[in-house]
Amino acid sequence: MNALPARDFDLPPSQGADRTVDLIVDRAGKTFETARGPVRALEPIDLKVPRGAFVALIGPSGCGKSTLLRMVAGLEQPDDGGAILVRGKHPEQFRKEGELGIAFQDAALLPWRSVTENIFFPLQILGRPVRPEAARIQSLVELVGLKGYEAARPGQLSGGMRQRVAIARALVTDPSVLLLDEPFGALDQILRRQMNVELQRIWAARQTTTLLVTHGIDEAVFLADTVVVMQAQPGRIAEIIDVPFARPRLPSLFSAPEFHALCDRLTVSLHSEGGHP
Ligand SMILES: Nc1ncnc2c1ncn2[C@@H]1O[C@H](COP(=O)(O)OP(=O)(O)OP(=O)(O)O)[C@@H](O)[C@H]1O
Repeated sequence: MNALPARDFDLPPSQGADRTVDLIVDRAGKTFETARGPVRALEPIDLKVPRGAFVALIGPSGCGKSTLLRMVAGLEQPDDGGAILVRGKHPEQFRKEGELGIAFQDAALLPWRSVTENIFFPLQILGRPVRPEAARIQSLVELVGLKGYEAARPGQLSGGMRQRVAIARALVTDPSVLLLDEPFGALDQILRRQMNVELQRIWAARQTTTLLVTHGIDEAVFLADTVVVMQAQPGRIAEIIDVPFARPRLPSLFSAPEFHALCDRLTVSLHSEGGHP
């Protein structure tokens, strides 16, 4: 993956169909019109994400991480002159075809539905039959470690369990691209690390191209192949750092000196222009 200066990044028309690149962000910036005038959320940025990659976006509050994710999901449009292609398709089309899995910070489960019913909800939204998918839905329940809780309501689950339901729900349409916006932000450190290990397992089992927004430097380094460091005012990409650690990454990595060295390196990058993760 690489970030190129906008001027050097001329996208040939055929590139969207390149099977090795899942996501192309081409000079995509975002300005919001507000009552108090325009808010420049994101400078035009370029980004390419290869198929199956795990990419973490990290940066201070307000640097445009969620805006970028929402543009990739087709929930916001880039400003004129910018474009985003997911597997060669417009993001909105891609999402409507069920190819995009999305899990955001507040798991936003439907409280009156059971775990299983929450997980298969996106299939119903897409108008797809649920019954033929029963075995696959059950395997998702097991993948996220919730066997035995199929009938439980969200109110009966811990925060970590609710997040796991949200991740299973994001995977139920068998998406080729997964967008996670601070999915573990509300969890304590111990649970968060458990969820990091679990997410790596889920990602490894499915090789779903994943974009994770996080404030956790250690979370980014543990999970990602590549960390995109962003800066605010205006929101932009400051640096792209590859993570060299072999997979599967074990929990012991969290205490390895080379892990801490890379976290320190990221901290310097984050703070180099006054940002706070
Ligand atoms: N719908 C909107 N209308 C107006 N301004 C917006 C809107 N959405 C985001 N912004 C502004 O755009 C900027 C980037 O916001 P964004 O939520 O993408 O940042 P972020 O990096 O995800 O922040 P955080 O880490 O706090 O979640 C902020 O200045 C924010 O106030």
